Amino acid sequence: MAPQAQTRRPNFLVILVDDLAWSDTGCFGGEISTPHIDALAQTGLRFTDFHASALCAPTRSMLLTGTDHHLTGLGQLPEFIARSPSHSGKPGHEGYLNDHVVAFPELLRDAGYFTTMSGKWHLGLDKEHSPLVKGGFERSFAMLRGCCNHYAYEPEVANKADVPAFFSTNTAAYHREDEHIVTKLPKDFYSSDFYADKLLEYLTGNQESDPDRPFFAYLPFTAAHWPIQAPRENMEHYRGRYDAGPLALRKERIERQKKMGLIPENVVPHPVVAPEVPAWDDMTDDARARSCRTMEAYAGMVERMDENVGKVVEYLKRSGQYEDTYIFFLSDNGAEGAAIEAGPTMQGNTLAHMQKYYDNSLDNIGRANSYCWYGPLWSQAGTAPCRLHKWFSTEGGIRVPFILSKPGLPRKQEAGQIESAFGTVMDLAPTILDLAGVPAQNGGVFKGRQVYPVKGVSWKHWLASTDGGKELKVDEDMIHPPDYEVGWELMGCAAFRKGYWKVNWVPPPKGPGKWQLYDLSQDQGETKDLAEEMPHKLEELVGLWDRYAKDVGVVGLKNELQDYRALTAEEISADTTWLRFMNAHEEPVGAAA
Ligand SMILES: O=[N+]([O-])c1ccc(OS(=O)(=O)O)cc1
Repeated sequence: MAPQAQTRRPNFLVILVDDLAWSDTGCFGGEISTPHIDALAQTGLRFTDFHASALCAPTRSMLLTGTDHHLTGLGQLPEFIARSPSHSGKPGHEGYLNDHVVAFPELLRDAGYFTTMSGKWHLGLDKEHSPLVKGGFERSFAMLRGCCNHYAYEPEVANKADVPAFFSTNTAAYHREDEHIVTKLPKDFYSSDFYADKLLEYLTGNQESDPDRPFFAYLPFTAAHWPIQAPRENMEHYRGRYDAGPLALRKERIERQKKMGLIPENVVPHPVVAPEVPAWDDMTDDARARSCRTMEAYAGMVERMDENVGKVVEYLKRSGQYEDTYIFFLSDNGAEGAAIEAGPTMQGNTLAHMQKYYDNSLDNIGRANSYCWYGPLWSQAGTAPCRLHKWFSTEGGIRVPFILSKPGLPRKQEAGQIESAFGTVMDLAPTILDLAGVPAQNGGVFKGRQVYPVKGVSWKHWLASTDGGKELKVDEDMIHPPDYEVGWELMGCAAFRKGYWKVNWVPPPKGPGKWQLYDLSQDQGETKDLAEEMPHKLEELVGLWDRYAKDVGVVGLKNELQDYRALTAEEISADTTWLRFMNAHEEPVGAAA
């Protein structure tokens, strides 16, 4: 008798976008042209209550391990751990994936999957913390730091010691391919194009060598992180589109989201909070023009990223792998609202360095030798109706666009189905492992080391269920139970959610520096503080946050922001952690791209 054909195990593609706003893409109410992401939403499910952490590396660590970032080693951004005396050396604040967690691609690799990534890593600079060693990725091309110039451009500076720390860590395109530091990138390098092409090279290699081997692919774009840079042809599509300014864009997007059924008709949007920048109407014409041009470049950057999503999906279709591939699409945190010019990292000679070596004149914005960010006004057009943006554990910082796409999902009953079920980035690891039929490492000893249990939950059962595309009710067929509890803490901000109840701590100047209470089922904008009206509820949730903070090892909180400071030159040379971020090419030369 012929052996029974084994059911083919599914493939997985996780597309993570850096600092993408909630409402940038067409399918989430944006005006930016994103037909390929919109097509994923049409073939899958779009989520309106999906959450990450308020910052990049912490979210990435949660995604790959399924647990809270204070346990993974990314209790704080690596760059800030190095500068914060109260965080450095504390458990869970190593600045890389520590030994107490398992990145799930390693489990997939051990179970026979081809595992590969191309794009931003930000979970450790050294070989021992690399995607190959710590991430379980068989093939990887990894941008190691938090960001870099998207064209890999670096100005000629006579004396490297004159380069301010901010630029040393945030410009050099510092990559590792498998175990080797990359010393050469192609002349026409542009981040999104290159990362997608590299991923296709790895996937094609796998297909050619073993067509039946399933894959897990991770594509963490560095778009649309600052410096905001985009090819002219994409940027030109938005010429003049943003001249009415960020407040007009905000209104426009809110209206579109309502029409699309993404937010309730009666939602009360949180007001824009941006005390660190001048009001739009008070800005000079020149400053407004450059701000609008930066938003044009940002839109071009998102559009180009979408084209690359299209390229990867097209490859999957062409090679006959698309039907078997679960595609996850999400952002790592809320839109980037930092007015970086007002931040402590800009102290000293940083702004002067920028003026000397970069050209942020109107017609140069978006090019390789420009260095721009779009600030808290445009970002709050992107996060509306929610409160604030990246860095904050209010909904604007942690609610992210999320799409799960695969042809033939039982759960999906209608085109472009919108799901209001709550989920978090910690759910991806258990869900993907479950769908692959590979057991999660839920605590216990893994390869000789004690590891933390997974906090997220698998969606497998929920995805297989059908509810006719109905709106989920609070107590009906949710992924998580209605009183599910999750905590957040980063950068002096904190939050705890139990079902739709949420408490927030936002320090001054953007918040009151005391706990506030919200009912998210009625108030997505977090506008009506119920703390005084419902003291018992407040006390319950604050108590739960205290327990969470103790359980996961939160360091600091209320004075945390004051703890960060610019390092002196002497401290920089004495601090080896910070030095590692500074020194772009400290390792011997390896493979060149
Ligand atoms: O201060 N830094 O060096 C810094 C801050 C934020 C940042 O962006 S993130 O996406 O990595 O959070 C990168 C670098």
